[in-house]
Amino acid sequence: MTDKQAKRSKFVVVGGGIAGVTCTEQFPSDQIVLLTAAPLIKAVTNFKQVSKTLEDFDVEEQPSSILQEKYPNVRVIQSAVRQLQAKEHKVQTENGEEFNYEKLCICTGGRPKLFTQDNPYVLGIRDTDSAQEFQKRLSTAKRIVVIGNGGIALELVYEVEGCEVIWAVKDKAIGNTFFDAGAAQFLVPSLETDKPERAVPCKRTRYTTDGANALSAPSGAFVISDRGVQNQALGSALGPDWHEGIKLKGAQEVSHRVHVEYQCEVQKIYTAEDFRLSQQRDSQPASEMSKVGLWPVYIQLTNGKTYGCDFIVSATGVIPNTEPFLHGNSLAVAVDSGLRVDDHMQTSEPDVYAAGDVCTACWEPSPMWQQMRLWTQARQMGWYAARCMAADLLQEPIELDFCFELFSHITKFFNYKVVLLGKFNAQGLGQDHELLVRCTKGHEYVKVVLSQGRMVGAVLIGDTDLEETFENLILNQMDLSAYGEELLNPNIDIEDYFD
Ligand SMILES: Cc1cc2nc3c(=O)[nH]c(=O)nc-3n(C[C@H](O)[C@H](O)[C@H](O)COP(=O)(O)OP(=O)(O)OC[C@H]3O[C@@H](n4cnc5c(N)ncnc54)[C@H](O)[C@@H]3O)c2cc1C
Ligand SMILES: NC(=O)C1=CN([C@@H]2O[C@H](COP(=O)(O)OP(=O)(O)OC[C@H]3O[C@@H](n4cnc5c(N)ncnc54)[C@H](OP(=O)(O)O)[C@@H]3O)[C@@H](O)[C@H]2O)C=CC1
Repeated sequence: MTDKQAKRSKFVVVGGGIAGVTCTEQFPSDQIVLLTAAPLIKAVTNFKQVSKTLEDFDVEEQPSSILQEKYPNVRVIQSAVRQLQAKEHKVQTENGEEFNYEKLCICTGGRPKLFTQDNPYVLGIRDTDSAQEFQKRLSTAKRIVVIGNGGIALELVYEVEGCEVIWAVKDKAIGNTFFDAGAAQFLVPSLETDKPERAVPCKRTRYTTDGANALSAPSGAFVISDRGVQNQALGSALGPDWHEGIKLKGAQEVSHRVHVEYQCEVQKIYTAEDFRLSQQRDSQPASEMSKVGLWPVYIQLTNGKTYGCDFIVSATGVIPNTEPFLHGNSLAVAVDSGLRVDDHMQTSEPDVYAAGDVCTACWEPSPMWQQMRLWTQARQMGWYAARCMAADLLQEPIELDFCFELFSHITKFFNYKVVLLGKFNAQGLGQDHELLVRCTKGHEYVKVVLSQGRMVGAVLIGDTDLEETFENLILNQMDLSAYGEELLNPNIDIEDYFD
């Protein structure tokens, strides 16, 4: 293809997830092209600024036509980017089109970082298709094994019903990416009781990629099939209520049946036949959990235990989708494989920006902020990247946005509202901190992290109503030494106290 045929656009954004769509929406008066591999895009709806930094919103999967109707200056091309030629300011797509840009933003998200590749019994969950495959396999399953101790594992073990779940975690407590052992202890009983009936079913419109919109299988993604994890069209990551629209029910008549194996990892995975042979060779009697012939796959853990199961979920994190962009360019990559970005969301290539799960924030962060690959940060980064692209084009100064001052995240685990603020797990503080905890079983768990008498982080589980006050205390760095444990005294209305 010659340069003549290349289309010109001031701004080009790659990726139709939250980061890419939010970035695109910020240019209401410029021609902008959004290139995306998946037929559906992800848009933020019902955005609410809950407090200075806490935000709450819904995420809707939509056909790209909705975005184009709302923003007539936006052109969405459904085709994966195949190559970036940063020096020439040009991207090529799988369908053979070329686009010249003045400023480019890469928002290609991530994919599951599976603990093993190419095993048809090991699934990752990322997008709608992989979630549907999981649901299909679960519907006939009697036992599954979940590996990993972060967000997806926490959601799955609680949501799955009608199927025994063996949950293998590396740590001494559950949920290590979000909680400490105290919070884990507060949450564990929820796994041992039946789930409450869901009060309000999810009413959000859901679109499918069946029929006319069928995936055109460009590059780069995980979809699970009988032949294992396949490289296929990559959809955007799922979000907060992804499990509400689908029935996560196995083949048995039980609510929860979760067994946690602590402090262990995966030693080996056997097919049914390999396992039978290994048992014969070692002439070992199989335990009740690993009866030969009962299961299609067997997993041996580093604690010596072996479980037979229908399939295994690898909920072991995310790896950024940098693939088509690195070749032939000088894009610096961080240790976690994300594209390194500075405080203007700019990569090491001029005029190339990145936002969301694909990037790694490499500026000197505020003492209360850290990157986590979350929906909120994808939105904030996409929004801020757009502002930086526009300001840089006009050579106008721009300051790092306030949202990067304080880490804040609202979510739900085990049907409890969860708010995380600042250095909620005393990240990077070493011994230089003290913790205050208030816990009422089944009701709330409140943990405050103090450093030199000042609040630097908090974990709030349940309807504590403390988020705004604590956010202010973290932001204003007031010396709280004089208050001691009174800070969490339930008989004091702390809101009035600090007004
Ligand atoms: C199961 C699950 C539950 C989650 N729950 C929560 C939650 O409760 N709260 C929360 O804050 N976060 C949650 N997350 C994390 C959150 O979904 C992600 O952090 C966020 O969606 C990342 O957005 P993104 O736009 O950076 O990437 P993505 O959503 O992954 O979007 C990437 C986009 O890039 C496109 N793309 C990829 N490669 C190419 C290419 N070569 N060319 C063109 N387009 C390409 C894809 O099609 C896609 O549209 C969850 C994630 C998962 C998997
Ligand atoms: N409600 C929410 O906010 C939710 C957010 N998410 C987000 O979606 C993304 C994907 O979720 P998820 O996959 O759970 O990723 P997370 O990063 O949340 O957690 C990954 C977990 O897997 C562990 N792990 C990594 N490698 C191995 C291995 N080889 N063997 C055993 N354990 C391993 C990690 O331990 P270690 O940390 O020690 O490496 C960590 O406990 C994340 O960005 C997450 O934040 C997902 C669901 C819900």
